[in-house]
Amino acid sequence: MSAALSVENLSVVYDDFHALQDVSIAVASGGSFGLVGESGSGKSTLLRAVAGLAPVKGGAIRVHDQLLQGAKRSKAFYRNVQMVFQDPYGSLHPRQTIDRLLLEPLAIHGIADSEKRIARALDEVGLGNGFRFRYPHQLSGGQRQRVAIARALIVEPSILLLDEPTSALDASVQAEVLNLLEQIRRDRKLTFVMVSHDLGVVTHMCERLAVMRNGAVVERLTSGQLASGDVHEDYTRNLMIASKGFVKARTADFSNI
Ligand SMILES: Nc1ncnc2c1ncn2[C@@H]1O[C@H](COP(=O)(O)OP(=O)(O)OP(=O)(O)O)[C@@H](O)[C@H]1O
Repeated sequence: MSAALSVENLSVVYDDFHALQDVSIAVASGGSFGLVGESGSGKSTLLRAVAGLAPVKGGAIRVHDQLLQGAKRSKAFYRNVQMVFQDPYGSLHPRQTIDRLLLEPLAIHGIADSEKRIARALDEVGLGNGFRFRYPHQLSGGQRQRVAIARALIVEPSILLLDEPTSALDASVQAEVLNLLEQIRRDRKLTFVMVSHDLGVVTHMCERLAVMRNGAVVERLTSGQLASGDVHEDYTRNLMIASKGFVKARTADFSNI
């Protein structure tokens, strides 16, 4: 399978601080890739660099074999690569109805058929048309994150960058949203790159993962290796011990996470 996303020897520097140094990852088309590591290890920076939101100092990023230079991104790129953030409050304008919030990306990309697309997007994330004229504050946290997902999907991307998409949600709501994301990935044959501090979530959602520390990748694993404890780095073992969700996932049926 060809790579949907490949990052080669990427470096990101904020002022004098090296947030990423020589990071390389490859994500197969239709694959799901997880980024784990302690706080500050550079997980979000890597997603943001792919999205053109971080100061890239060196290395290469390719999306479907197309080389992205610096922070310049075409409109087609933004349609193809969408990001979902941890906090839907921050990404959904509080004074806009759900209808407006879903219309905006369609308008930006000049996509017609908005009525049909908005109805389909709301349906796909498990929210009916009744939500169209509500405001974000009239929704629960899980419903808001469903809107953020609908907003990303409505322009029909091929890659979703997910930055802790469920960590602000209660455990039961988190499970619903993760299952929804997984179903959408399969139905739409999407490629996922997901950041999570919860190794249980990553094991459940991702086939492969990179373990990050101090802006570098220190270990690459399949989720099977992680689940069976087949890891080489003490650092990774410590992350396993620190991640409550992971302990839960290893002792529970993954379909119930
Ligand atoms: N805009 C910025 N300006 C300066 N430094 C930054 C900026 N964004 C991130 N950093 C620094 O880069 C490092 C990596 O941050 P990043 O957010 O990528 O870590 P993370 O692994 O996603 O952490 P967390 O799990 O806490 O979100 C941190 O030391 C952070 O302070």
